[in-house]
Amino acid sequence: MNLTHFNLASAAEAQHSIDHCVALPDWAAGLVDARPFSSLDALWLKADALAQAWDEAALNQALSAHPRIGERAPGTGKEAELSSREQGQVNPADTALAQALRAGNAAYEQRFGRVFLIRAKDRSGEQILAELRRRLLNDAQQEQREALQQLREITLLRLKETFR
Ligand SMILES: NC(=O)NC1=NC(=O)NC1=O
Repeated sequence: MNLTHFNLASAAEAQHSIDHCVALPDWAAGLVDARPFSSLDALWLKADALAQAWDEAALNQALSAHPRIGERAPGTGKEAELSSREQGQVNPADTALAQALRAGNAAYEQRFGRVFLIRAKDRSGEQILAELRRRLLNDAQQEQREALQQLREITLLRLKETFR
């Protein structure tokens, strides 16, 4: 996808071209409605501005499309493929790491009532585990802020990849 095509496409085609970035159709619709964009930077800015409005309900809805860290995404869709690629540095053969992530994910879900979300791209399994353990100490409000920031990062990375 390039910017000219995105600007000129039908609303349906434009929305479909970015719906794998996050499972929040309103976000994609907001971007489609804001066309035409004069530059990619303008597109990134609008995408981030729309994402700043996300609240706990948006976070919980978006999590439906993000498998747990260390788990392979179910299904074969675009999101599943992206999730697997993003988690590429989490070595599934490292059983101690996998076990620690499983335990950490369970503790996180027990404490915060939702799946632990982190921008996994460019992070090693050990870095992810360290972040998981650090964030387990957050209070609910701080953790919601951090989880939303990670969702924004994942979404913007996927959007930028779409236009690469
Ligand atoms: N639970 C997660 O953090 N999942 C994910 N992080 C990513 O960067 N991609 C995912 O699917």
